[in-house]
Amino acid sequence: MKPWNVEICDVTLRDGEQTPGVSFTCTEKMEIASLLDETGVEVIEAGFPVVSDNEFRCVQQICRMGLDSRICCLARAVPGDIDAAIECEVDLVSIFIATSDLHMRIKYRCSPDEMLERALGMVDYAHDHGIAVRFAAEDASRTDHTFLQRMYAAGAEHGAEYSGFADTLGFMTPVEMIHFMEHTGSRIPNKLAVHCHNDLGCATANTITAAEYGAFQLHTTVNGIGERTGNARLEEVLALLRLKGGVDRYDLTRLPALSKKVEECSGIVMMDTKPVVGKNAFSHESGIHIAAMIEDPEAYEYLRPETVGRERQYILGKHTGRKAIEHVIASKGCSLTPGQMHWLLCQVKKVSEGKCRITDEVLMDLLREAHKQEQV
Ligand SMILES: CC(=O)SCCNC(=O)CCNC(=O)[C@H](O)C(C)(C)COP(=O)(O)OP(=O)(O)OC[C@H]1O[C@@H](n2cnc3c(N)ncnc32)[C@H](O)[C@@H]1OP(=O)(O)O
Ligand SMILES: O=C(O)CCC(=O)C(=O)O
Repeated sequence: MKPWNVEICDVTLRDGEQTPGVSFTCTEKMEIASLLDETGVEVIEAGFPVVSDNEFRCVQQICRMGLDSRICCLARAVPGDIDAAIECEVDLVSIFIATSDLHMRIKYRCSPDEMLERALGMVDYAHDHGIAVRFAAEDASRTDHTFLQRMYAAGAEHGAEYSGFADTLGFMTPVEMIHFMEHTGSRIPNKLAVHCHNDLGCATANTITAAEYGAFQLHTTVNGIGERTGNARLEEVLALLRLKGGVDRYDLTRLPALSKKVEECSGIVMMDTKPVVGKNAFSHESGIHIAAMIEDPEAYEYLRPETVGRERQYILGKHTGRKAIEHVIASKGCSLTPGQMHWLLCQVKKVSEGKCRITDEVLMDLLREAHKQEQV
């Protein structure tokens, strides 16, 4: 299979930082940027320079790190924002305008056509200063397709390398994304970037669907942080690109460290059930599952833990079966008689039904007790 033609633009340091209450220090931003670079992410959106003097300095410092990733920043279609991008020496500036009727009406004191003209002037301005441009439509998923097509065509004529499509309110479904790709996305003259929010839980699915239908630049954030319910998740998008899109150039073993770092720096704690990097992603308790996995882990794992720098764990608890407990006990170098093993299995179920987790410590106590049981 021919690998999908895609690149990642990770926006953790910009949209991710727009998560209410989150603010990264410059050092944290640089550490996260290094890890993204090591993972092989092609574009890092380092920030929005006009937000503050400190933000400006952070973007500038990330530009000076000498990373392989291209560094991008966000800018409104106003000269001051483009000047800041130029001064930071970013490789790519994302010049955005909101394009839906609602946004145009409430935000700008001019007609859509005037706003588009003004924005194209900013594309020229950045382009003339040697900076690559993404010409992005905010609230694009609520925008008239004819206007979008006109905007993207004009942007490309003015030298924009990318056209950006944002599902800003995160309401699309994968079928709606296919519809957009077939009617507009796959027909634009330059590279399409998709930026999906997660308000209805479809951000990753929409992003990967867009990729399958020809979108080139995929926006992600680590752990899916970002405005409100966040953005498409880097870990999931990269795993899907590997497993469904044949894209194997990213170092997925960096993901656990990256995810941990962003969890620490953002204070946004991940769910145990989070795909790829969550605590439970490769943990198994059910007896029937483990009995089969002892024969072949593929029975209950589509993604291999070692592919993403993780390890498989067999957890003992209420749902443990005989084969699972025998396997766990043998892996600890212990042996029990069948009677002792049966006693231990019953105790494991009883203890965990009493809401106590079977930690290593609890298991060792139970094992000592098991040895005292009558030898059968
Ligand atoms: C969908 C997204 O994620 S877009 C990015 C959202 N991110 C942020 O807002 C980052 C944090 N924001 C900030 O720090 C501040 O809002 C700033 C520095 C960007 C701007 O601050 P202020 O100058 O005080 O403006 P304020 O936030 O009150 O209003 C936004 C202004 O930007 C204008 N604006 C918004 N989007 C655009 C755009 N794409 N192009 C041009 N102007 C825009 C609005 O019309 C409004 O202009 P006005 O002040 O002339 O009415
Ligand atoms: O498309 C982009 O590059 C930015 C737009 C954005 O952040 C959004 O609409 O949520």
